[in-house]
Amino acid sequence: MLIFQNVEIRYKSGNVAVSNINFKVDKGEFIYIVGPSGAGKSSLLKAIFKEVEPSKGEIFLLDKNITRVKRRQIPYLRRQVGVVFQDFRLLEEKNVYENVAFALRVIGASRKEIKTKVVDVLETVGLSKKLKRYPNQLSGGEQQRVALARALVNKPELIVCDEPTGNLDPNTSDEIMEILNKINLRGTTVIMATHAKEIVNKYKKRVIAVQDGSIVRDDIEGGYSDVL
Ligand SMILES: Nc1ncnc2c1ncn2[C@@H]1O[C@H](COP(=O)(O)OP(=O)(O)OP(=O)(O)O)[C@@H](O)[C@H]1O
Repeated sequence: MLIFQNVEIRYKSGNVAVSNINFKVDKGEFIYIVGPSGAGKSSLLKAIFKEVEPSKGEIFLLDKNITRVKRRQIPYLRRQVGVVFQDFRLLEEKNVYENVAFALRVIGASRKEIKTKVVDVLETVGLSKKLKRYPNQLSGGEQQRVALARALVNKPELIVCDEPTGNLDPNTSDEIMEILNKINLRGTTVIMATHAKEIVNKYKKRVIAVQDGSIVRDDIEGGYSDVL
């Protein structure tokens, strides 16, 4: 469902974040991208939802070469990929329901469809009782669950998470991992960049390790290697 072929990402500054990146992700996989700060993890993820463009190589998502996608098609592509960040990025002036509904409103869903889908996804992340709360009335873990709900409400094939537990304590991180596992078991592919050694070693998945802009390891059910 996702293929990186000889991908290089060079920023305008001339900085080459990653080069010669090759990997393939099958539908339904759960993959960690690990590596030290500055290794290129975020850059790889950003290329999937086209926040950055590869300077070399090709990326295929769901059989489509997204390196060739026109700018006006990007919003459509982004509907197929849910994205979650370390810092939640919720709309502070909107409540939980509205934060999630917003993702559907912008694509013109009907009020009825929005209600059904938002209620359903908030149930999945365990926030059915907090629909009217504003982000500043929620814990960090709850805010991240809202962000997850927002990323999932369009039922994307793939969810990309950049350090989703980076601002959370271990127990709350476990709750987020349980949700990610649950949605993965339902068929959504998950790619997650993380520094969290405990998580990578506890919930064993495929691990792609990146160092200095290159893939140095790609292990099925790998742990967090001591060299990273
Ligand atoms: N917008 C940018 N312009 C120039 N260089 C950038 C930009 N964004 C990232 N870089 C550089 O690209 C390299 C990879 O950065 P990236 O953010 O992808 O690493 P990372 O592994 O996600 O790091 P971290 O774990 O700290 O988030 C670094 O050298 C970084 O300084």
